[in-house]
Amino acid sequence: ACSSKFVLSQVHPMWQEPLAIPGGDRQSPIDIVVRKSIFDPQLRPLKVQYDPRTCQQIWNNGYSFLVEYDDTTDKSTLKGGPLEDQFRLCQFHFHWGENNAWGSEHSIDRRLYPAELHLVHWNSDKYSLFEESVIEDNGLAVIAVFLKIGKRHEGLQKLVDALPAVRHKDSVVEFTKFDPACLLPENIDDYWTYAGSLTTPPLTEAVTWIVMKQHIEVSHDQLAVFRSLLFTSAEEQLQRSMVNNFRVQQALKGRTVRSSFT
Ligand SMILES: Oc1ccc(S)c(O)c1
Ligand SMILES: [Zn+2]
Repeated sequence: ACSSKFVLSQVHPMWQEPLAIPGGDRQSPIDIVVRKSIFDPQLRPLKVQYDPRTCQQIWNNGYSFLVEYDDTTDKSTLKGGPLEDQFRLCQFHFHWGENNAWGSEHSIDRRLYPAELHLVHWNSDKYSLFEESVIEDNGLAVIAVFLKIGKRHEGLQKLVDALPAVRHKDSVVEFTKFDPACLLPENIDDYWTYAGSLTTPPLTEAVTWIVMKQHIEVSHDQLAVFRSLLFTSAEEQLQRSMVNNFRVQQALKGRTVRSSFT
């Protein structure tokens, strides 16, 4: 698993920004202004190869719930697109709101979605562990997919049914044979890409973001189960609903957002 060993050095309450942010000139998330993005014909199609047998567990880490994959071999990989190297899938998680009006971290021309999926991969050509890659500027590649309220997502339901078992922070449940490719939109050739950061601590500027143009649909009831999770552990007196676990948007600071499509 790529993040259970990854102890956050300074755990700040998620939504109170830490004082010192590493570098600070390529932070995430951002608003993507479509008319200012630059078409790059050299961007290649993404090559996604996920093996459902590498799926291991779901962990409520107090920020989101992570579906964690065995990243000790190159069985579930991402390459192509803007990437020079091969990246290994280590986990995916989501960010969502308390209602359907907001919840995503990125926005497209200021349009927010009710939730956003992040598929997190680390550069296994250059580094040997997730923990090493998370502090390097070419260490991570994250595919972001927007969620829209609509028809029920059949593939997501197996995950939704497992969530009550990880209601509290620090709970873990075995979760196997889940193919994350079912959460990708049909078209993964149209995306925006830019250099950014993690949106949760340690906020390191290690991420090549790949933001899908096409969203996926989930039902209102499926997203409602996300909101039944808690930020707090079972022992805590005051239980707090896990909602609005998105970071405030950050300044572009002169960065270019490229598009793979015109
Ligand atoms: O490893 C990661 C953790 C959290 C987030 S938001 C990432 O994009 C990567
Ligand atoms: Zn995220």
